[in-house]
Amino acid sequence: MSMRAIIVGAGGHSKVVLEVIRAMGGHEVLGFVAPAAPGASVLGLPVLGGDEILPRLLAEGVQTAFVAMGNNQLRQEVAGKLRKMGYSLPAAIHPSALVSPSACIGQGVVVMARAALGTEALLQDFAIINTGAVIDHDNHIGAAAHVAPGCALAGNVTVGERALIGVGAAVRPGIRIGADAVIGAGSAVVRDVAAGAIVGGAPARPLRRS
Ligand SMILES: CC(=O)SCCNC(=O)CCNC(=O)[C@H](O)C(C)(C)COP(=O)(O)OP(=O)(O)OC[C@H]1O[C@@H](n2cnc3c(N)ncnc32)[C@H](O)[C@@H]1OP(=O)(O)O
Repeated sequence: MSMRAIIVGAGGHSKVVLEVIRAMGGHEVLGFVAPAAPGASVLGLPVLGGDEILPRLLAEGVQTAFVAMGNNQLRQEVAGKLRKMGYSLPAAIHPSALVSPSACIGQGVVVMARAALGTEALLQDFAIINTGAVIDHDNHIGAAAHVAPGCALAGNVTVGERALIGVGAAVRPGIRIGADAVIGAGSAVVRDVAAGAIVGGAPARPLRRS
C-alpha cells in the first residue's frame, strides 16, 4: 500500500523531487504545500495551500512530507518545523543512484538520478546530492548542504551544514569546506574553505561579490 505524502515547496527542485519519489514507488503524492495562487499546479498535481494547511493534513492522516526547497537555510528551518509537528520525513533516493551499502543517509536527504555515494559516505539530514554528483568514500556531507549536479568530491571530503557546492565543481581528497560556504560553478577546490566563504575558479579563490 502506498503512503500518502506531500511535498513542501513548489519550485524547480520540488518537481525533480516528485519524479524521484515516483521513480522510488511506495508513496502517493497528494500535492505541494507552498504559498501560491488558487488553482496552481506543478507537474499536474495541485498546490494544496500554504503552511496553514499542514496541521489539518496531519490530522487527516497524511504523515509523510518531503521538504523540497532549493534554499539550504530555508529547507533546514522548514524541515525542523515539520519534524516538531510530527511529520515523518523520509529520504528520497532515485533508483538509478549508486549507493554503497555502507553509506549512511539521514532524514529527508534527496539523492537524484545517477548520483554515486561511496563507501562509508555520511549524508546528514536534508542534504541534497544532485543529478550525477559523485560523493566518494568517507565523505561527510553536513545537514542541508547541497552538492549540485555533476560535482566530484574525492575521498574524505567534509562539507559543512548548508554549504552549496556549485554545479560541476571538483574537490580534492581530504578537503574541509565550512558551514554556509559557497563553491562557484566549475571550481577546483584544492585548499580548505572557511565557513561562509564564497570561492570560485580553478584553483578556487575567494570571489569579490558584485
Ligand atoms: C539543478 C540546479 O540548478 S542546482 C543549482 C546549483 N547552483 C549553482 O551551481 C550556483 C553556483 N553559483 C555560482 O557559481 C555563482 O556564480 C557564485 C555564487 C559563485 C557567485 O555569484 P555572485 O555573487 O552573483 O557573483 P557574480 O556573478 O556577480 O560574479 C562576481 C565575480 O565572480 C566571478 N565568478 C562568479 N562565479 C564564478 C565561478 N563559478 N568561478 C569563477 N569565478 C566566478 C565573476 O566572473 C565575477 O568576477 P568579476 O567581478 O571579475 O567580473
